[in-house]
Amino acid sequence: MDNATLNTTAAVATASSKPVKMAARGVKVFYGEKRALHGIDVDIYENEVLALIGPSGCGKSTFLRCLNRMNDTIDICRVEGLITLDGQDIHDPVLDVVQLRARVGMVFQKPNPFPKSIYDNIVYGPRLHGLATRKDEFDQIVETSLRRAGLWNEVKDRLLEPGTGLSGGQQQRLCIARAIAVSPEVILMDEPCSALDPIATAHIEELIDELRQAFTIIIVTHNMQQAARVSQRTAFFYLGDMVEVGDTEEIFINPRDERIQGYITGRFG
Ligand SMILES: Nc1ncnc2c1ncn2[C@@H]1O[C@H](COP(=O)(O)OP(=O)(O)OP(=O)(O)O)[C@@H](O)[C@H]1O
Repeated sequence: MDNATLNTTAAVATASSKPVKMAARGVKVFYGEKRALHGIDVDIYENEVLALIGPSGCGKSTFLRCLNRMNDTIDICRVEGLITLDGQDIHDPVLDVVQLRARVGMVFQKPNPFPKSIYDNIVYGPRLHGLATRKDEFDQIVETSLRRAGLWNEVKDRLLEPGTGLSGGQQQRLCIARAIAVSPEVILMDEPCSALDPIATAHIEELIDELRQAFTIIIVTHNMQQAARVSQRTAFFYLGDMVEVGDTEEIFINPRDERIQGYITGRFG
């Protein structure tokens, strides 16, 4: 990262009254020859829920994966531009990518608990990162994480049973608890409710609102009502560009770009 870019980011960060947790400047992503993102600029504030919306294939998940370098795992994928976490370039070679992914956790579309007990699902990350050593410390992490994910009361008597034996909604809350267990600062959610029924979805949405007190959350969703319910700001993606980002109410009620109106009202996408 050159100093000029850093200064630009710092200037943007101080221009806003809200602390910037993550920032993207000129982020382009290529899959082989094909460009999927054309240069994304955005600030993501601390303790906000930012919703990423837009038609299928416009680059929402690709951008989300940039934020904890999950695109590194895709051979043909190349990322250009600057992404910072607390002002630090996440591509800086001194930054350990495993640490980055602990700080910027992820919850996927399909609940994907490990084929292990509920307890072991939660302690996996803390063990990997050396966050605890004694059994009572691990027990505490398990209880705290499950409580914060709103799952403790449902599973406290069956912690040694397989996580895969839970309902879909419970499994997704287990995955959220697993993400929380390593004390992340940012949580990325890629359509976390798309495999869930309306009741389980409502549960996760309430949870997202509570989690915002402690974490910064970026959520990809196809569900417009969900974006309106859970987020404070919304970014609209279209064909690899972030066309508009702003307060969710503003984006939904009075968007500047007419394509947003068309998308929200279901005329396309
Ligand atoms: N692993 C990959 N290899 C090649 N191309 C990819 C890969 N992943 C995504 N793409 C392409 O990048 C573009 C953006 O895809 P992305 O999944 O980010 O969009 P999206 O907005 O999240 O879509 P959806 O809402 O359908 O999930 C698409 O053209 C897609 O085909």
